Amino acid sequence: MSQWYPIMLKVEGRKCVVIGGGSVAQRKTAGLLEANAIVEVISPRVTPKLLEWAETGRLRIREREAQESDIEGAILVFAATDRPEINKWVAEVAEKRAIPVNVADDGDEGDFLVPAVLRRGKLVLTASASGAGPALASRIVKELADQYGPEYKENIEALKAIRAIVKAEVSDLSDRRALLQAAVTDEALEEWRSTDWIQDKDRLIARLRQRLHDRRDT
Ligand SMILES: C[C@@]1(CC(=O)O)C2=NC(=C\c3[nH]c(c(CCC(=O)O)c3CC(=O)O)Cc3[nH]c(c(CC(=O)O)c3CCC(=O)O)/C=C3\N/C(=C\2)[C@@H](CCC(=O)O)[C@]3(C)CC(=O)O)/[C@H]1CCC(=O)O
Ligand SMILES: NC(=O)c1ccc[n+]([C@@H]2O[C@H](COP(=O)([O-])OP(=O)(O)OC[C@H]3O[C@@H](n4cnc5c(N)ncnc54)[C@H](O)[C@@H]3O)[C@@H](O)[C@H]2O)c1
Repeated sequence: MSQWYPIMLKVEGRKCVVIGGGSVAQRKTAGLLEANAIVEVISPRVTPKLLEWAETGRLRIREREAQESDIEGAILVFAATDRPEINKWVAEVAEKRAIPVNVADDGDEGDFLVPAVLRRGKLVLTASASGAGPALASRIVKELADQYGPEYKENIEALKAIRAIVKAEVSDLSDRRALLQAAVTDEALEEWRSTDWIQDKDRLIARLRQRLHDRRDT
């Protein structure tokens, strides 16, 4: 089994091609749409959900078998048919064009895997078992969903604003790092949600210094 390198990829506004139109293709498509990719699905049969997304203009479907030219201009290709020989052929034509490909029936034959994902706004938690057990990856993100609830969407927004202020106001890097670490404790995140510190830069920095000081004392 391969060693995989995790990244966060920008697919927004870029063409991604999904070959196949069953439940696996639908799941990969859903993930791509969440990241605002331009999705093209190529498949003689598609699920009702994929059809609905096409009808509401969220993606384009070509209702026929895949052809080599379908992947032209794509930044990612997904081989998600129920025919191993077709998936293998898709992987070959993508590799010939140096387009990264995901292979649904044999992960190791492709260039990337899709991990299990939990989104809380800008916070993206993923788990991967490198193909050894997708059900485990799925179980782990479900467990993380309890630990990192919907409030994290707001936490991240507040944190983004706070970090921008700290970066602008605090020039010493180690000081900045210490303050930003003090800003992400559970208690601090709760506080940013309930109090509007962002309006007053000086008060915010003073509050962070106090948090840092309190932590060093304990
Ligand atoms: C995480 C998730 C993301 C997604 O698909 O969006 C995902 N599979 C999910 C679920 C799932 N898939 C399967 C089961 C049934 C139980 C089982 O077989 O174990 C379940 C569990 C379920 O349904 O509960 C069957 C299966 N999957 C693959 C094969 C072929 C093979 O073994 O290579 C077969 C056998 C097919 C057959 O028997 O013919 C391959 C892959 N599946 C991957 C991802 C990649 C590795 C992930 C990683 O470890 O990083 C990889 C390698 C390639 C890829 O697809 O990228 C999504 C969970 C979403 C969520 O719930 O959050
Ligand atoms: N990676 C995963 O997460 C995962 C999970 C379960 C199963 N699988 C594997 O993925 C495969 C697909 O699973 P599914 O449940 O979506 O199957 P499915 O039978 O629901 O769908 C297969 C789709 O492939 C299309 N297709 C067939 N030949 C084609 C061609 N030449 N060009 C384009 N499209 C074509 C069919 O029209 C159909 O829409 C399974 O056979 C299994 O091996 C992978």
